[in-house]
Order: sequence, then C-alpha cells, then structure tokens
Amino acid sequence: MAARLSSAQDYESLVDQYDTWMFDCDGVLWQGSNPVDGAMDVLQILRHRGKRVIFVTNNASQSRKSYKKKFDKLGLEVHVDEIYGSAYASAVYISTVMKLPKDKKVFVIGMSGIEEELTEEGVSYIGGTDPADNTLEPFSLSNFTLDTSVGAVLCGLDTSINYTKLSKAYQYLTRNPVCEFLATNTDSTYPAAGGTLIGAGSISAPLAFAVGKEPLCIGKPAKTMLDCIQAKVHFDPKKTIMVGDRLNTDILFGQQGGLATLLVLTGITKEIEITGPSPSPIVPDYVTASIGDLRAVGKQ
Ligand SMILES: C[C@H](OP(=O)(O)O)C(=O)O
Ligand SMILES: [Mg+2]
Repeated sequence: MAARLSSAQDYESLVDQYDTWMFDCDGVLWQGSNPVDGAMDVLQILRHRGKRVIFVTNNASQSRKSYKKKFDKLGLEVHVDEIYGSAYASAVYISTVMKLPKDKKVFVIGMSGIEEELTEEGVSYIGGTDPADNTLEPFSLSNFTLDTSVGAVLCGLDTSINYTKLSKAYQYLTRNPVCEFLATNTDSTYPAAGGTLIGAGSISAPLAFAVGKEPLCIGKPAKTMLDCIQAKVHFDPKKTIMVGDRLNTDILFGQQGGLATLLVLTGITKEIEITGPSPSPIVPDYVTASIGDLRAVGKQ
C-alpha cells in the first residue's frame, strides 16, 4: 500500500531519507510549457539541502541541451549531465550497445531532439525532420529507393507523423532482415498544457502492427536509462528516489532499478488508479498530490 504523504513531518522525513532525487519531467515539473506550481522552488530547496537532482524524461522531442535551455528559462541552473532524455539514451544505446557500424545509419521517425542526440553521438541518420518526408503526398514505391546502409529504425514522438514516414520505416524493417526496430519510449500519452496528448507509443504502434513485432523500448521503464545515468553519475540506489506521474513507466522504472518511488498526481496517473476499485498492481512507495507539496520542508 502506498504511503499517502500529507504533513510537513511526512515531507521532512522523506527529504531526510534520500540523497539522490530523480525527477520525471512531463507531468511532474511541468505540463508542456506550464511549470507545476512550486516545482522549481522544491528543486532549489533540495539542492540547498545538498541533495543530488537528476532529470529523467521519456520525452524525445528535445535534446539534453534543449532541456537545459528550458530549465534556464524557468530560472533553474542545470548542468546537461543532470538531464537524461530518451533521445540521448537511444543515441547512446545505438552507438555503445548496438555498436552500429560507422558506415550504417538510422531511419528516424521523430523530431529534432533525436536528430541532435544522434549527431552528438556520431550516429548518421535519415528521415526525421527531412522536408522530403514531411509531406501529405501519397507514398509510392516507384519513387522510393531503399537505402541499404540503414541498420535501424528509431521511432519517437513525431507531431508531424504521416503515411510516408511510416511507409519508409516499414520498408526498412521488412526488406532488411537485420534492421533493428527501436523506440525511444512507448508512453501511450503524455500530459500537455491543458490536457493529455497522444505519446510516442501511439506513434510506433501502427508501425509495430504493420511489421508484426514490437520495438525495443529504450526509455522508462527499461533499464537503459538507468545505465546511461550510472555511466555518468555515482548514486546509491538505496538512497535514491524516483519521482514520476506515470505508474507503468516512472514508478516501474524506479522499482526495477531498486529505487524508492514517489508518485505525483499532476500528470497521467489519477488517484483512482491507486485507490481502487481496481487498483494498479504497480504500487509506489509514496504518493502526494504535487511535487510542490514538498515546499513544506524548510531550506535548513
Ligand atoms: C510522458 C513522457 O515524458 P516524461 O513524462 O517521461 O517526461 C513523454 O513525453 O512521452
Ligand atoms: Mg511524466
């Protein structure tokens, strides 16, 4: 049963227990461009209390450098090595785990975040924001030449998804038997300003249906993201807490990594999913309405 936090003592005790705080972003720190009330104050308080703060987002639309600019605008000084996004994790996976040969490339369904992180990791790609693919023209095989150097298809959130992109990805995945099918993340939806939008998982789903297999998911809850963090940052899992808004990504990620977990209700997960009548089998250690609740602790 999750412990529902409410008193200043509850929050004080929670802050005392954990040295490293891993924060999901969408639905925890912000909904789109709207920061969650108090979130930046709490991050400042945790830093003031000597806590290590790390950001772990499945949102692949932006690169770590781009997220740093977002934090700058929100008034929080953040180092790029405190930010771990699924676009970064995917680029690291392709370069260091898959070890995609340098003469091979990735076909991307996704946005600039993926392109920037692949470039940073020295991984070649086609597709993505290429204007030639961003078209509503019918796709014709007579106008398509298979690029035999494509060794992987990487699918992430693409707010300009279309038939041409899906068709090209389908060709690479079905006509090259060794072409890897990767997804930055498989969140079905994500919290945006004013409501919920369909997420990366709903972009890769039609392709998975057509190809007849599921992609390898790099983002939360997969351990790849934690491996990326551990490659750069030393932390003790027993003294680390993962703060998230989605049970089947953030909380599961924390649990599978041996971390404590705090669910906030400012994003995807609603209270009824944890209280019942048919509660989720994924049970966080702690629950609170918003990360802003931790303002109850002092800066001392
Ligand atoms: C929801 C997710 O972002 P996160 O909540 O992991 O920051 C996403 O944008 O698909
Ligand atoms: Mg989230």
